[in-house]
Amino acid sequence: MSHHPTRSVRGNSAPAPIRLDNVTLTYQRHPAVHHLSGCFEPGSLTAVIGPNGAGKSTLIKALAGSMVVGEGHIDRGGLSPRHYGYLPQAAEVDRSFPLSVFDTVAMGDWHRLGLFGGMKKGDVARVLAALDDVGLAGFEQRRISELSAGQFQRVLFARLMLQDAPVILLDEPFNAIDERTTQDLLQLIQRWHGQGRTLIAVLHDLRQVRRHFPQTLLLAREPIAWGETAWVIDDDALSRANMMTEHWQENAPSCAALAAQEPI
Ligand SMILES: Nc1ncnc2c1ncn2[C@@H]1O[C@H](COP(=O)(O)OP(=O)(O)OP(=O)(O)O)[C@@H](O)[C@H]1O
Repeated sequence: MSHHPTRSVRGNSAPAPIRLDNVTLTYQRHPAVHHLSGCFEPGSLTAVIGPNGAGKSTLIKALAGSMVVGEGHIDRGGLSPRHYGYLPQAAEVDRSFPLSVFDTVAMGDWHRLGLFGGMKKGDVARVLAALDDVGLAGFEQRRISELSAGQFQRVLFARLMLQDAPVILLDEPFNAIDERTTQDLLQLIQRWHGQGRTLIAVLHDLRQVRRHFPQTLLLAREPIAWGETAWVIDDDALSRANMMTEHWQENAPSCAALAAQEPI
């Protein structure tokens, strides 16, 4: 049996909600995300916001499957983590590798091509079309180490297009990115949303969130609010979120440790 994903789950819309049931995520037993329950509807477009250290990246990593869920459960709506497209924070991406723009984008499709599979004419055309879509036609042979931050982010978005995932996770995609690139990539996000994909993005610019993201999860280690953006982003919720992280306990015990101490 082939381990390659089938077309039915690769492209297009997400089949079912992503459900989080009392999810707690810890580093060395210290919780970074605490008791998070809720659901990302298929085809929804959600911003994850909150103060520094609120656990936003940690949540995205857990959804992407690159972090173990300590307590609680994530139901990925019938998909496995490899069907999730994941764009980590720029600081976590190593681009000192001597890779070309073309190869970097083509790597988005490695599940289908296989690591040593040859590319057919149609595969090459898909890479070129994705590069054209992100405004980088003609950049195919450039080394990724030679690109500006904005150009490199466009390359990573083109790679996500090749991956054709029904769920896309973006961790601060516009951090240190110029305005023109941000606007172009926001348009791509809208297009992916229109195609029925589920999108979850960590963002800091609240104006951007209000304009482009219908749903918002406000996180401060614990969920403060999750729902329609206009309802979530209000002054009261934001100041509660700030207070939560001001009272941050770096050495707070994990839930399991607390439960073990409680008398029955
Ligand atoms: N690899 C790690 N090992 C130990 N602790 C970590 C690790 N990564 C993050 N943390 C801690 O977990 C908490 C949540 O971090 P996380 O990066 O998820 O927050 P964030 O909301 O994405 O913050 P920011 O907006 O600053 O990027 C922080 O207290 C952080 O110090």
